Amino acid sequence: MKTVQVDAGSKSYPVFIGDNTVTQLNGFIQTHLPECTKVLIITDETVAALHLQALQREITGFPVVSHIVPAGEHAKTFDVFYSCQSFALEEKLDRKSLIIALGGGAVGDLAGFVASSYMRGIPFIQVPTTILAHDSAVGGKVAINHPLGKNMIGAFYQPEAVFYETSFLRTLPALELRSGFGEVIKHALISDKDFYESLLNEIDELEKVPEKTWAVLLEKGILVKSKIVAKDEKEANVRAFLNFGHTLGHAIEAEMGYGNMSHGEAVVIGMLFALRLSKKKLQLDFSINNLEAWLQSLGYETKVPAHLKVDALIDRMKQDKKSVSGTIHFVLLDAIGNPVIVKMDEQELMEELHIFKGE
Ligand SMILES: NC(=O)c1ccc[n+]([C@@H]2O[C@H](COP(=O)([O-])OP(=O)(O)OC[C@H]3O[C@@H](n4cnc5c(N)ncnc54)[C@H](O)[C@@H]3O)[C@@H](O)[C@H]2O)c1
Ligand SMILES: O=C(O)C(=O)C[C@@H](O)[C@H](O)[C@H](O)COP(=O)(O)O
Ligand SMILES: [Zn+2]
Repeated sequence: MKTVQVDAGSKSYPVFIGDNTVTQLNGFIQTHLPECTKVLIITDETVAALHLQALQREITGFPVVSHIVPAGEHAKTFDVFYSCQSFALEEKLDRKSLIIALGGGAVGDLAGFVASSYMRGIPFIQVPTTILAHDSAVGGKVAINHPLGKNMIGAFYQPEAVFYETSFLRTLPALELRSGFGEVIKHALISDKDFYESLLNEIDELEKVPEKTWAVLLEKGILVKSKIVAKDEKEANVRAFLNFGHTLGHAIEAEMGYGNMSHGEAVVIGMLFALRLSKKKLQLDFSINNLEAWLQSLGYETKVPAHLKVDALIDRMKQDKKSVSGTIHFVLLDAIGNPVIVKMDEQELMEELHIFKGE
């Protein structure tokens, strides 16, 4: 088992990665939350069928209840948030109770936001079950979506710990490997040319990546993220680098209808566009063609879906959380591993997006 310690400003906590990490969960609660009155596991219907029993078996000595929400982005809604709060109240959770998020990023974002706001904040623990969640379970961004934008209603709220039980990843379908690997590529591109090149040279089929390799990649991604979060927990400056690919990525997700394109796949398209802008505006020395060919060989879409309109995407990007008074800010790279924030002119962005779409 590997451990990464995350030192976010408001809290320092461990991320345990490996097989059988959940066997340590009960002991962790006994040691760190000894007065815990009740444990509420929030999970989704797919993960519940696969892994809920295994988790429940591990928690002994504390009353445990579970609340099962719809899978995917359907979990990150006001209605589901409300259903979680109602369940917590009906089950009489108090300030000494604990919420456990068992699932991918959608469940983690939802359950974390529930924990952050229930009685103004109770402890929570992340038990991530997707590759993508190496990103979402760490760093404390928790949120639900609004029809007008992704993750618009949320908080910065750190977990007590993250138990990354890698045996839970065995049931992931190919689409979810692809989505999660998108954020691994992001962590490589914003941090380290060698990390990026090792991915490009060594990963040629996601379903054949051995479990041990996944554990190494998850740890590497978490290290990249945790170093940035340690410097800037609440995105006053460098944390925005973690948003590489997300300005367009989130706009695509919203325009497609949440859940109709996976987060990681939308971010991959967003990164290709950001790399294109980086070459134009910052003379980035990088072969987008090599990256695009590799991504296609792994099964990624590399173009903005044709039916999405440039005007609508620009409007979405103007509402991005990095925008200031409607001015769009992009994370670009002036070298691989060296992100910078650049204010973008709307007209230029429109022209570039038309070209990127092949229009
Ligand atoms: N908070 C953050 O910093 C952060 C970072 C990145 C992404 N996100 C958010 O995370 C979400 C995407 O994360 P995700 O892709 O993990 O989301 P997800 O929770 O929607 O999981 C994806 C799908 O995989 C299924 N699944 C999960 N674990 C499984 C398993 N072990 N076996 C089989 N199926 C499984 C789920 O039921 C779901 O259908 C997005 O909402 C995104 O905005 C947040
Ligand atoms: O942790 C961060 O900071 C990130 O930006 C990580 C992103 O991968 C993640 O998708 C995050 O939820 C996006 O945040 P948002 O503030 O743009 O909604
Ligand atoms: Zn993301």
